Amino acid sequence: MAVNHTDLFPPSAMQAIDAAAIANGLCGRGLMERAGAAVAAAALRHWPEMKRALVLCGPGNNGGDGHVAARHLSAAGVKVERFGLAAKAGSDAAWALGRFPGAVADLALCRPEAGDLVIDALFGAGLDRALEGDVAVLIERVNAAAVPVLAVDLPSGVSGRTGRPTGPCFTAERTVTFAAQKPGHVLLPGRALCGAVEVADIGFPARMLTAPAPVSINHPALYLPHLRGPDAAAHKYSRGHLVVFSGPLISGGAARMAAEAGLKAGAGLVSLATPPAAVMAQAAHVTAVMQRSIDGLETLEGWLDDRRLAAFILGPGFGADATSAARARAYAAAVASAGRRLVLDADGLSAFTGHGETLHAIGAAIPLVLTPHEGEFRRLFAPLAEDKTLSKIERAQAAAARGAAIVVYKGADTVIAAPDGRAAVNVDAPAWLATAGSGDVLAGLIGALLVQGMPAFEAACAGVAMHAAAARRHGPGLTAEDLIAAVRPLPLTAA
Ligand SMILES: NC(=O)C1=CN([C@@H]2O[C@H](COP(=O)(O)OP(=O)(O)OC[C@H]3O[C@@H](n4cnc5c(N)ncnc54)[C@H](OP(=O)(O)O)[C@@H]3O)[C@@H](O)[C@H]2O)[C@@H](O)CC1
Ligand SMILES: Nc1ncnc2c1ncn2[C@@H]1O[C@H](COP(=O)(O)OP(=O)(O)O)[C@@H](O)[C@H]1O
Ligand SMILES: [K+]
Repeated sequence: MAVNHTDLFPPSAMQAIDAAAIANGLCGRGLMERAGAAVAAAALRHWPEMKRALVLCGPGNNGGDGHVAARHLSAAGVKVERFGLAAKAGSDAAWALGRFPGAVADLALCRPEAGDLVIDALFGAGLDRALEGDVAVLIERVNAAAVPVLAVDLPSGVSGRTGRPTGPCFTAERTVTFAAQKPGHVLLPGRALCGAVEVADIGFPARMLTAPAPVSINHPALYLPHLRGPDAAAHKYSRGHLVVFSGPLISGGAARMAAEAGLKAGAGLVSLATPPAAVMAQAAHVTAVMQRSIDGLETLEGWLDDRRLAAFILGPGFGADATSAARARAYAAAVASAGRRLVLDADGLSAFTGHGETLHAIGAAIPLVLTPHEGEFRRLFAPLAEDKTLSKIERAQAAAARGAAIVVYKGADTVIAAPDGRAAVNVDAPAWLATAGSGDVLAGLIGALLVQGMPAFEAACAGVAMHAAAARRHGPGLTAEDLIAAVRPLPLTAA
């Protein structure tokens, strides 16, 4: 009996596991029985003083879980009223209703009042179309009544694959799901609509709970095995030299923050590659961060003969005009020809708008990490961004394949994806991370992990985790400078 706490299972995969379990002799009704019992237990644990449980039961297995939960709650002395849609004859849901016969009133008659708990067992994670009619009216009524909702598997109306509402949907205070989370539990707005999510063990053996695709929550086991701490004989060059391209005089701060974050995250040395006109301004600011005046492509190519320059960050404050964009593409190509690692962020990403093939060629040549926020993603991968049928995970995976790069698709639900289909969703970044310059710091963290020899996907996952951890460590009121100060190296063993 097991729960998979890290992998994400799209509804189709969960249905396949369900079917395989039953084909292997596990009893479907037993699964439903344990699912319903877990829902009732959560209701009693979190709402011990409820006056009444209004259990809304749909026609499928989600509704079956609702009937089981209603039976357990009633046995525990709770006043239970059921409303719902007829269960299909011969289905497990009809069996569950048979074990607790009694009135199941029409949905249109449901009137939630203060003190009620609504248990939403209407539809599960497989929902693929908009809810209409009585169900839609009831959803509006429950949401307006401001009574707490406990969702079974997922709030009805939210897609388990994308996390997007298909139409009207419940806003739950808590959700009890089974065996493992689905993408809809962690991608926004699904994550917010679910409230606190509890994963209940309903009796699947661990060997059956293996995800078909390598998609998971961002967690330490993804990256810690690839982390090398400095050994006793380490020197600064063996820890890696990171270079951050600086923009012009007016926008040098962004590169500086990436550079300082890189030092904090364990790069042995960090240099700013600065246009001559900005060197004095940067010199007045930086101390441990070093500088190199780079007046053009030829100078950069000469400097690249130094094999110790391990990774480059290009984009923060680099300049968005056509000349800067052309320079960004030329510098990125030079870094790729020299076989070094590269993080493209901000203006470095926008420079490749309409130059997808060049970007792909760079990604095919070297470890490349792209860190777009929503706007940059839209610019760089327009057709993907507009495809509303895709989840954020699927968009990031497709973008990674297109760019032959690791894509860090930022936001409150940052998705890290690799061209081979691996993906991780970060779930623990606090909202106060949305502050100017925070993305520059993230680029610096990923760059620092790249120079320390981490593979690109793992470096991106680890960088995103460090970034969120630093923001949590500081708390609200965070500025990007505070964020750098709050960065700590990763522990060498999983916490
Ligand atoms: N492995 C696990 O994790 C376990 C999961 N369990 C539970 O099973 C739940 C999934 O069950 P499920 O596949 O039966 O889906 P559910 O959403 O209950 O019903 C869909 C039905 O409604 C009908 N329908 C009508 N209107 C519709 C609409 N607008 N949108 C969509 N459908 C609509 C539709 O009929 P259709 O019209 O498509 O023929 C279909 O018959 C899962 O969430 C969990 O609670 C546990 O019991 C045990 C182990
Ligand atoms: N609501 C939010 N909750 C958590 N993290 C967020 C939220 N909004 C943005 N972030 C994170 O903050 C960072 C902002 O980066 P970016 O948009 O590039 O900002 P900037 O360009 O100012 O540096 C990203 O890592 C993003 O994932
Ligand atoms: K539900």
